[in-house]
Amino acid sequence: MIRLTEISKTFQTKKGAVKALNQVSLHVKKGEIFGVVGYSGAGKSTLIRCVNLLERPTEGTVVVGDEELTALSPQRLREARKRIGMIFQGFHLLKTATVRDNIAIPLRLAGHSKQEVERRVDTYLDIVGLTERKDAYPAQLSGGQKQRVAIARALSHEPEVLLSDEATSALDPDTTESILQLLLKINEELGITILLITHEMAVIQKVCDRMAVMEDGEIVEQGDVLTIFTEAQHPTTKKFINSLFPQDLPPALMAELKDSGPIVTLSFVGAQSGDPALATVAKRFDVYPNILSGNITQLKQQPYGRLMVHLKGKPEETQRAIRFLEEQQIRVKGVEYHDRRDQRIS
Ligand SMILES: Nc1ncnc2c1ncn2[C@@H]1O[C@H](COP(=O)(O)OP(=O)(O)OP(=O)(O)O)[C@@H](O)[C@H]1O
Repeated sequence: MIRLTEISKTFQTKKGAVKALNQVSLHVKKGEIFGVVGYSGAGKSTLIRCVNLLERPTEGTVVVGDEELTALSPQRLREARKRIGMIFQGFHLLKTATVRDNIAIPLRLAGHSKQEVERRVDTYLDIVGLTERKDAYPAQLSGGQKQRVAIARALSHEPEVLLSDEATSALDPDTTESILQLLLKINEELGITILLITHEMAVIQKVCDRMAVMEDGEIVEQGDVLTIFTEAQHPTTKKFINSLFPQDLPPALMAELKDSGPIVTLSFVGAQSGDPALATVAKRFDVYPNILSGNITQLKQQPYGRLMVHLKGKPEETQRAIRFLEEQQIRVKGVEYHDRRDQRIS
């Protein structure tokens, strides 16, 4: 649905050239929610703005649907952009217009008839749950409600693709959750393909099918969310995932525990749970498992859990216990630690 091929973007500034994107290739399939995560300055905004050519890449091609946007005339590009909606962190609403007019004015400017404008305003305000606030002005709305108006406005042009540029970054956790649920509903019920960028791994975890990690203008890793969660390769990806599973144990305690057996992380997916398997380990082997930290989190498709466990016992017994856990389809990894700051899972 969206295919970026080897796009680069260089900004010329007074201080010289800034390469914001370097040979980035990305394919977002029809009907999926694809998330791009990265720290500030990684190039995420530039990347998403290249999809509808708000920024024109210096090199490379952008295809949306079956059209190569980078090859279109200005007139055809204007037409093609109607099929790409966009929402922003800052909402971008007209302050002096009501909720209704924020949606209706762009529709009128696009040449739709009065009845069609009415129909679309009603339909999309209903979808975002704001029918009751039709006559309110943006200043009378909460942040979450403003974002809902912006979403209704984007949807009212009946796009095939929705681009979300940090749409939940200015919102509190509960409001973020409700906007993410709305994005899921839009994706499922209207079949709209969504590409979102965020600096929060929790956003990716909750709604995305596939994801990419950006750093210094490049994609350093991409794949389906579950595979990235279980098999992250790049250090930056690991950092993002570890942010969801804090494991800040004092190094002195880690060192002490290691003397009496390995510290491992157990990852499990779906209905599996680490707990019954650990109870079996305690019964079947001469090993005492002690859960040091843990968290189960809901990915879009299924739950995913990670426990950090100390397996107290003799090496032969702990090795047998680890083999048993692996036979239960639980991924077992040793924990590497150096000092408090870069204590990381290997
Ligand atoms: N219009 C511009 N002119 C010059 N440099 C720019 C411009 N836009 C972005 N950059 C630079 O390109 C790099 C990538 O910026 P970009 O905003 O795409 O990153 P980001 O990952 O979205 O970060 P943030 O979340 O902080 O916006 C940065 O070094 C930034 O300073």
